[in-house]
Amino acid sequence: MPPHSVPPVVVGVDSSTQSTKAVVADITTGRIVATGRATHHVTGDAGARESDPEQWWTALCDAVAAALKESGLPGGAVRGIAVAGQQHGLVVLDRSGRPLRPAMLWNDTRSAPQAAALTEALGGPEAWADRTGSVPVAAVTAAKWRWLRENEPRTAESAAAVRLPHDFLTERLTGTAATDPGDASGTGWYATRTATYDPDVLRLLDLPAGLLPAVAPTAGARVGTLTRTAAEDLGLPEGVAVAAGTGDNMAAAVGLGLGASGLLDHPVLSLGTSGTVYAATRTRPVSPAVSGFAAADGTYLPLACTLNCTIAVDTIATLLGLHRDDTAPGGEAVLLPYLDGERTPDLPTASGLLTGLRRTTTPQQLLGAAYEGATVTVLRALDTLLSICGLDHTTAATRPLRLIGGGTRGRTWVNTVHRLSGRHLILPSTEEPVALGAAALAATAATGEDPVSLSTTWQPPTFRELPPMERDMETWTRITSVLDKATPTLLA
Ligand SMILES: Nc1ncnc2c1ncn2[C@@H]1O[C@H](COP(=O)(O)OP(=O)(O)O)[C@@H](O)[C@H]1O
Ligand SMILES: O=C(CO)[C@@H](O)[C@H](O)COP(=O)(O)O
Repeated sequence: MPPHSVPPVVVGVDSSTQSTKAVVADITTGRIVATGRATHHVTGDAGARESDPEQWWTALCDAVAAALKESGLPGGAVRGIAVAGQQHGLVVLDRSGRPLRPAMLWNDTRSAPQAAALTEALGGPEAWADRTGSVPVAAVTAAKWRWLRENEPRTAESAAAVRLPHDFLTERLTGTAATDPGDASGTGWYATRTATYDPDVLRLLDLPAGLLPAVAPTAGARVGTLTRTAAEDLGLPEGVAVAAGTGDNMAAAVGLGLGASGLLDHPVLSLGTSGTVYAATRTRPVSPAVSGFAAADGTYLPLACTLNCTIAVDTIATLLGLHRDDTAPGGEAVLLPYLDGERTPDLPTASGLLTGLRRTTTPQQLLGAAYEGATVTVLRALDTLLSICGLDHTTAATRPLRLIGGGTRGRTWVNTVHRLSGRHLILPSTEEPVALGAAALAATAATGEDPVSLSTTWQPPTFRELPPMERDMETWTRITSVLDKATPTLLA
């Protein structure tokens, strides 16, 4: 193909907990031309969850190479690249940019005592929410840094750089240390009130600001171009524009066009390793009950996240020897699948809880009860989030809920969310909203266009819609009342 007829494309990367996905998208229409995928590993037990950042880099290179190969396009067609990554992970590097230890991930709960101590040290939950937008929980990077300082002081002392997962990968691409406000707002040391690193928090953490990357003004800002080494590793030309990138949830919001005025306050539920609910707002969220994150584009992304979603339910299916869709509604059985502790509600040392068993209870009902327990947990967080955003239930109920993430491939997930929310559900046609959002950020870095307007014009058609239905309040009440009664035990 002669060079002038090669359509310009961008590459968007989603480096999330279990795998890396890359899309090659047409820079003008946002049409996904090809996708590539590579897995990476999470290790650890007893609250530990770690991954090797070098594996993320290898997976990124493999996923991009696979997507390019599928596209049939030469590397020279690529104009920009951006990475969206799992939030909160703590990456500590030596002077040459090599990881000093595996990254501690967002779902590593060993840092729960450090989170509680930090919350107290700076005036309690309200003070933290007012300052940084969020209250430290085990997930937050600040708690992980403090854990490292207390448990592996020599590693913390020798750290030459501290990064989030997506910053680490962006730096591998460009050689430049940069992050964005969205992912930075999940660290605990970035204040949404001032849109800067918070010097008081850094002092409290004994974390020198010089170890941190510069914060780009937006996730679509061009922070550099591909270095020669990165270009060789990826099979792309040197000089391709690289955007700051962002956290995976912020990128999905871009991919779904959420910052556009017509979609402000429209909620999203993501069914992945984590269950997340969020909505794009123009008002800075200040409530201890949600994570008041910054979005990719200067708006905000109040969010709540559960630790036990698709993997927890798949684990119960495996225990029962059932296929994940061989289920029935739980009946009297209630199963709270808090296998890895829980983040929302904040029960970091909780374990799974099963009650309401009868002689007649079937394995299919038990699996159905696990779906219901995970779904009610995340939907309850959604109700809280919407009321904090000033959307009473009546107004909120009229807004459709966008459902994304790997779980949407399973009919039981979709049916359970529909039955227990009663909401009008929209399943976007793109299977990769995070990578598509990253591609819009890449296009911004390459062209200077606004990523949200861009992704709004790129919008893929709706894949499937389910109309509102009567909410299954009987199941809802049974599960929430078990959760409320069990909370003191689950806290212990
Ligand atoms: N056909 C399916 N039915 C139900 N769940 C599925 C299906 N395919 C994948 N999943 C779920 O999707 C999850 C991965 O979702 P994904 O959003 O990619 O996760 P993450 O972003 O956390 O890496 C897996 O844990 C798996 O349980
Ligand atoms: O911690 C959060 C949000 O605050 C998680 O949503 C992570 O960002 C991981 O996402 P997935 O890998 O589950 O998509």
